[in-house]
Amino acid sequence: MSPRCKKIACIGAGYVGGPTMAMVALKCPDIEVVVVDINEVRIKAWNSEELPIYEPGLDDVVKAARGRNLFFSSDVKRHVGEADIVFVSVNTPTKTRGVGAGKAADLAYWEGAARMIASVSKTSKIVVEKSTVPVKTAEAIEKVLRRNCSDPAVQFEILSNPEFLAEGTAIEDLERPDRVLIGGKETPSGRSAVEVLKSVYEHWVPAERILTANLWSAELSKLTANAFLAQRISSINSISALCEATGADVGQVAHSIGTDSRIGGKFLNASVGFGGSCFQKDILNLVYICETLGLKQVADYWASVVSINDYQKQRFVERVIEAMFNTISGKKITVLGFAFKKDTGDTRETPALDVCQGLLQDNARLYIYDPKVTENQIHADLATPKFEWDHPGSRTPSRKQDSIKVLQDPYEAAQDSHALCVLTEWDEFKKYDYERIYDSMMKPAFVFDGRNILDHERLRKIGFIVYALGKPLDPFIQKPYS
Ligand SMILES: NC(=O)c1ccc[n+]([C@@H]2O[C@H](COP(=O)([O-])OP(=O)(O)OC[C@H]3O[C@@H](n4cnc5c(N)ncnc54)[C@H](O)[C@@H]3O)[C@@H](O)[C@H]2O)c1
Ligand SMILES: O=c1ccn([C@@H]2O[C@H](COP(=O)(O)OP(=O)(O)O[C@H]3O[C@H](CO)[C@@H](O)[C@H](O)[C@H]3O)[C@@H](O)[C@H]2O)c(=O)[nH]1
Repeated sequence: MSPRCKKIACIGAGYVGGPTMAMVALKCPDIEVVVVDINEVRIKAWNSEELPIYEPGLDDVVKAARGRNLFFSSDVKRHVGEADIVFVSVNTPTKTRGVGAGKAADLAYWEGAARMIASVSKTSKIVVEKSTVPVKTAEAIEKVLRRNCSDPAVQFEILSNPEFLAEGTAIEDLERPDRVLIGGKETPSGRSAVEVLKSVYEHWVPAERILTANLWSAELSKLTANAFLAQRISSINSISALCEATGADVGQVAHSIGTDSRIGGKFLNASVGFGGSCFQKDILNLVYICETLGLKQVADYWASVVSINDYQKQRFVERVIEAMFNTISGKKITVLGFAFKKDTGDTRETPALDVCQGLLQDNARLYIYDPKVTENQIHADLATPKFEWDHPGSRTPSRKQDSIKVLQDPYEAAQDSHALCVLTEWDEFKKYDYERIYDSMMKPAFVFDGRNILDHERLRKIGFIVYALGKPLDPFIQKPYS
């Protein structure tokens, strides 16, 4: 094993592999970093002016290091064969069929990568789990690596180094992480591998922020971190329903509890539901692991976080229908925001998808505007069956439906519409000319703020009927008995 790392290969040039390795390359000019992927289109985009993902600050980091010590390549075998450290950052989606379908993680991409690493390795390597994986994956991967490498002199040391970046703030998170976690075996070679990886991060991360743990703790910490974060959102979202039923204001409740330093104020924004490629997938995976270990109560506890999230999206759709006199059939509804959160063009598991499907079921006509999501992406998402979205190659081709229009201009999207539904918290939505929008809409004109980002009092003064999640209900939409 090389005591110092000279070359890193990262398998998977996605939302994690691309930005993470760009930051490593920027901060470690003495290390050659090559990101490889089987998806040639993606690699081509990483080598172009138009990167395959939108992330604030990413362009600058890539431009500073690309061609110097950062490379993107589809010559997977060559670069993996030459590397001292191989990061594996492939997708670990939810299984769509067979045992554990709808819950368990599908490790086929991971295992494929491991077999390939074994087959091309002529020198010993540190193999790093960057993907989020079920606890104990390292054990299985080690067996695959050992049994598929023909050279007995080649040694593999497996480390778990889960990634905690959030989309939209990836560059900030990578540059100044709360912590970097490295899990390794408690053996001399395991400890020395941990030191090698630590030396990479020490180029820019303060030593006290680099935590080490055993392999299983590191793997489980990633699933637990996501479960805790998502649990906070489901907790405040459950309270938002109670607020609407009682006249309390969820913003005030969140602020009041968040000032308790034991609770803290982050991740308490009530919303139409959490989305993104990680939270639901990782909790379902946690639930599956608990079920297979016979921990039914633990599984049920975490499953409820996902149930509340589904309930919140459904509740929002029902509010829209109820408020609009119990029928949205044929009505034009403007959807502001389709990405799963602001500052990203990513739509994986976006709550907008379930809300739009719910509105379409009731025969609404949707006019969708998002500053970063393309028309093709929106049409493809609305045509893709649940859980298929994260399997490379299985994406349903974009198929336009007559009831869905995607607009490039929010004012055009709102023209002659009965209602606006805010589904992503993009900052630009706060700055629109709502007088102009109101004048162009059908009356009564409704706003359903699924992110609580607009100035509701101002909107009411303009004449809108406003529904805001977890806020006292507008008398116009209050049910007679509530
Ligand atoms: N997206 C996030 O914000 C985030 C954050 C932390 C952790 N994670 C985890 O990181 C992992 C990757 O997530 P992502 O969002 O980057 O996924 P992604 O789909 O954007 O990227 C994965 C890439 O791996 C490639 N790939 C799959 N099998 C391959 C193989 N055998 N050889 C070469 N390339 C291969 C795919 O073509 C794809 O481009 C997942 O386990 C995810 O849970 C994601
Ligand atoms: O108070 C809040 C905070 C977030 N959200 C929503 O929750 C989802 C997830 O947001 P966020 O966690 O900021 O983005 P992700 O990119 O999904 O990042 C999460 O998932 C990643 C993948 O595992 C982890 O690495 C990150 O640490 C973890 O925050 C989004 O739909 C947000 O709109 C809320 O509804 N209310």
